[in-house]
Amino acid sequence: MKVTEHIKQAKGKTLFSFEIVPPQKGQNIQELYNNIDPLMEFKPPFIDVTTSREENVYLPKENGLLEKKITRMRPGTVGICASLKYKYDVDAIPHVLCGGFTKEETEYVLVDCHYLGLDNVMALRGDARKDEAYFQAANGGNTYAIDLVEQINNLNNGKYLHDIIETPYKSDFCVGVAGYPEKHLESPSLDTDLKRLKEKVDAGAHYVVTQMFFDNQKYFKFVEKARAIGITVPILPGIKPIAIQRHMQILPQVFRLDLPEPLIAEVEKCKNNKEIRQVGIEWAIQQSKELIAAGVPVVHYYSMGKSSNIEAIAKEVF
Ligand SMILES: NC(=O)C1=CN([C@@H]2O[C@H](COP(=O)(O)OP(=O)(O)OC[C@H]3O[C@@H](n4cnc5c(N)ncnc54)[C@H](O)[C@@H]3O)[C@@H](O)[C@H]2O)C=CC1
Ligand SMILES: Nc1nc(=O)c2c([nH]1)NC[C@@H]1CN(c3ccc(C(=O)N[C@@H](CCC(=O)O)C(=O)O)cc3)CN21
Repeated sequence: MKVTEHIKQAKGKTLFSFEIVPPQKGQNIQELYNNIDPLMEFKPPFIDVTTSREENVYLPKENGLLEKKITRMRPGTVGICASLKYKYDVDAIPHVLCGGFTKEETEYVLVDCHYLGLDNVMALRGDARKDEAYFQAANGGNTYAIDLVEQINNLNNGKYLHDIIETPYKSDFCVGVAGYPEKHLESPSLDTDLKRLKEKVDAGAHYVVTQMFFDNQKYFKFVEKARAIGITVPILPGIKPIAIQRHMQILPQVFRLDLPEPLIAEVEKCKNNKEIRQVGIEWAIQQSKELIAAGVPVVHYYSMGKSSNIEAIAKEVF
């Protein structure tokens, strides 16, 4: 079922959802299920599965030097979605990226999703590759998320690439896009970024999931501004609990967001990562409670690995 239908059916009750990262290739998929199992008790109507970009690996050569190769270390997004759908009877949402894919390859991914009966896709540009200073589209690939939204919309209208095929057997994907309460790092201003978001919605996106934020006021103001410029689709808040000391530096650095002073003060009192993980849980519980009281349609958790903290949060708020 579509995310928008889940929201309608919930009749104002806030839903619980989360996203997971495919394991590194060669790892056991069971570990992923072990992390998902405890979260199913909170009845997520949908689970997102991220798509990771390709990265450099260095292979030893016979002469002792290293050879650089580029490979995708976490493939399997669509396969995992199919597996989750049939294993848990949940809607699984693949993240479809511009970066690293030609439009042809993207079309094949979308055709797979259509055949598998996946009703939703999240349309994202993707980050720059780790070895690149800025984002570059693949040769023959989509440049911005809006191009991808348009490609998906074309399939929804029965139009495939090159206009070779027009068919009455249309897909009907519900499309999610990303929004940034503290603006995207490459955007010159929040207002400009909001204009870009409006364009994505006008191009056919059905809902928005936000970048993580740690101060709810940022989200509330963002939604207000979005509504003021005519964005009417649901805007789902994304929450990531702080779990380790390194997050205090890496999250502002990677995602260009601010951490609130009281959160910093709480973390500074901690003696180890175990205590920091607990502070992260408590902060996320407070954030979630306030968001639910404000009537948000869904709280979406970024569970990028071990899920015990998401479980602890969900126990308190769902
Ligand atoms: N839910 C999720 O998984 C989320 C993922 N992300 C990640 O954030 C990254 C960025 O992706 P998106 O937001 O989908 O990209 P996007 O294509 O919507 O925007 C990327 C940047 O380009 C700018 N931009 C957009 N259209 C433009 C145009 N026509 N001319 C000039 N500038 C333009 C935007 O303002 C923004 O700074 C991705 O890596 C995505 O994976 C971010 C938030 C949430
Ligand atoms: N720009 C961007 N790219 C993404 O891929 C992305 C977003 N934003 N926002 C929404 C979700 C959330 N994502 C993530 C990805 C990684 C961590 C994270 O904490 N990763 C490491 C630390 C970072 C590192 O070592 O590079 C961790 O400790 O789990 C959190 C959320 C992925 N998604």
